[in-house]
Order: sequence, then structure tokens, then C-alpha cells
Amino acid sequence: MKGVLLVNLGSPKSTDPKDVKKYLDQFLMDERVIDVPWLLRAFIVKGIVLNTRPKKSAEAYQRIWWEEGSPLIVLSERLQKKIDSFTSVPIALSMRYGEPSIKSGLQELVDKGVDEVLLLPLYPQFAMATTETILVLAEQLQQEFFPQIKFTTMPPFYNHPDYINVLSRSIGEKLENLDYEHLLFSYHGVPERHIKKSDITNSHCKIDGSCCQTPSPAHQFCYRHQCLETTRLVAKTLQLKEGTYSTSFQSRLGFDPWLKPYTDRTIEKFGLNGMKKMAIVSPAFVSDCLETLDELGNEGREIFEEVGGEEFTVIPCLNDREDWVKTLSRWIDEWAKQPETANA
Ligand SMILES: C=CC1=C(C)c2cc3[nH]c(cc4nc(cc5[nH]c(cc1n2)c(C)c5CCC(=O)O)C(CCC(=O)O)=C4C)c(C)c3C=C
Ligand SMILES: [Fe+2]
Ligand SMILES: [Fe+2]
Repeated sequence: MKGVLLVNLGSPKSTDPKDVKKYLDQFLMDERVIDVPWLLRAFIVKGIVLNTRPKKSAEAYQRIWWEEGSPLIVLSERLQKKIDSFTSVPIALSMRYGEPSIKSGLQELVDKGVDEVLLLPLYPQFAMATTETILVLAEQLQQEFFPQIKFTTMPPFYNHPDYINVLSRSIGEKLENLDYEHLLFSYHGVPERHIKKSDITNSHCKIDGSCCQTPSPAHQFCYRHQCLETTRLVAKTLQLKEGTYSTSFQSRLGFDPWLKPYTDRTIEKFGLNGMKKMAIVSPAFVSDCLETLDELGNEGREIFEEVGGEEFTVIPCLNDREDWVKTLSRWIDEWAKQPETANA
């Protein structure tokens, strides 16, 4: 029998700094997130980051936490429940870090008689730190605990016409009655090194002005290309005028170069240049989370207002909006109708 595992990033169990520390430890010790040799990673994470960041991050989580729990988890659960009501395929929800784990999600499906699983990472664009780490862990778990399971993986949907239509509609609805000067597409950043590591041609990705616009097999795994494509396709769908929108990358950590331009500096530059009204959307996430609610909704707004900006509109993620639920349900049903596949 076929079943689906939706996988999102995960959040700490609570806003207690101890739980935040445990979550950050699991997250940042992942070799696909901080991709340096284990000893150096342990020194950076356990010796430096975990001594300072949990308190600050816990305060940020406190600002956005809901009565039911972490927004990212609550919104992912709502999405799962709604998809469940549209399709007869069993659907489980897991988080890559924290709970519910990928192991428990697979067990839930196996207990229902599932032996063919569609892994559906809830990330539109491929990244080593998101999609790849989910697939690697799922395969490890399969080998160790679930040898009877066959996996199929949903490819990144950054340019899928259904996704682009839903995303464009969600943005269009917000912009319709909004007086704004610029729409910023702000994607979660990654270190530039990650882009080069994922380049299957070993030579294409220069992270310059043009590599992501030059066709290449590297783009199957190029996070930067995929983000720029999402922006381009939405702008085309909404007929946004050149110069009224742009792309930036948020949430950098550490001192290595990350994808540029950086969102915080871009917002600041806009305000310093006299912009008064801007809107921002974050299509690397399908569920609102710390990075949209606090980093954009609080910190981003503060930066803009400090340099003279007046209106800062954060467009929500797709969350559990009906057209998104129906799109995912349709993708799932289409996959479920296909004949059984070999182990992917
Ligand atoms: C080296 C560090 C990080 C990389 C690389 C990275 C990539 C990456 N992350 C997301 C999605 C999310 N990240 C979130 C939080 C978050 N991310 C990092 C670090 C890296 N992310 C940290 C340390 C944190 C924790 C918060 C903090 O302390 O500031 C979240 C929010 C989680 C939540 O609970 O709401 C999401 C979602 C993507 C898509 C990505 C690469 C493309
Ligand atoms: Fe992150
Ligand atoms: Fe590229």
C-alpha cells in the first residue's frame, strides 16, 4: 500500500532555552547544515554557538510561539489534516529535527500497512541543508529499521506551474489593495560553499551574475538557480514591472560568505534610499516560522522603520490555504494512481 510522509524542518519542543539548545544541537551538528569536519563542527556548535545562541533564540521563539505550540509545527499539522480530508492515501507528518521524528512518521505509515512511501519534503527549492538531509536520513532509517519500504521522492517544485500559480495567487491577493513600492522575495540563505558542493558538473556554479541564468544540469541541485526561477516565474505570472521586485537571502549565520544580497542590508538600503512602503514574501518556506514571523515580521520591520520606512507588509506563507491543500492532494493522488515503482 502507498502512503505519504510530509517532512518539514522542525522546532524546539518549547521556548525553554534548554529545549532550544537541544534542538539547535541536533540541527547544527548535521553535516549538511554546518558542513565542516566533525571535530571543527563540534568546536563551533558545542563550544561556541550553543553557549550563546539558545538564550537569544529562545527569546525569539517566545515572541512568536502560539498557545498550541510552534507555528511551524501547528501549521504543518493543519496542512496534514486538511490533505488527509482530501485524499484516501495515508499521510504522516515528520520533522527533520525534533519531534515528530522521521522514524516515528515512517512507523506510523508502516503500522497502517504502507510499504511504498512518497517522501514529500516541504521545501520548494532543493538544498543540501534541507531536502538532501531528509533523503539521506530516510534512507538510513529504511536500511536499519524498515527494509520493506520503497521510497519515491517528490522533486523540488520551485518551478511547478501548480505551485507557481498558488504562490502567485497568494501574493497577488495581498498586493491587490496594497500601496507598495517594492516587493522583496526573501529566501533563506545558505553559505556559498553549499552551492558549489551541490554542483554536479563541478564547474558551472560561479555564483556570479549569470551562471544561474545559463542552462546547466547543475540547476537540478542549485538552490540559487531555483530561488531565482521561483521569483522570475511569479513575477511573470503577476506581470510585475521590472525594478518593482527583487530577490535577497536572509538568516545568515557565522562569518563565511552566504548567498547575496542579504535581506537585512537590502531592507536597510531601501529605507535609506527613501522607500516608504515595501512588501516582503519568503517562498523558501511553505509554513510560517521563526524566520518569517520574527526575522522578517519583527526584525525586518524594525530595520525598515529605523531608516525612515513607514509600511512593511509581510505576505504569509502558503500554510494551509485551500488551493495549496488541493494542489498537494492532487499531486499525491496522481502519484498514488501510478503503478508501483522500484526502490528510488
Ligand atoms: C548553518 C546554518 C543554517 C543553514 C545552512 C540553514 C539552511 C536552511 N534553513 C531553512 C529553514 C529554516 N531554518 C530555520 C531556523 C534556523 N536556521 C538556522 C541555521 C541554518 N539554516 C538556525 C540556527 C535556525 C534556528 C533559529 C535561530 O536560532 O535563529 C527555520 C525556522 C524553524 C522554526 O522553528 O520556526 C526554518 C523553517 C532552509 C529552507 C534552509 C536552506 C535553504
Ligand atoms: Fe535555517
Ligand atoms: Fe547556478
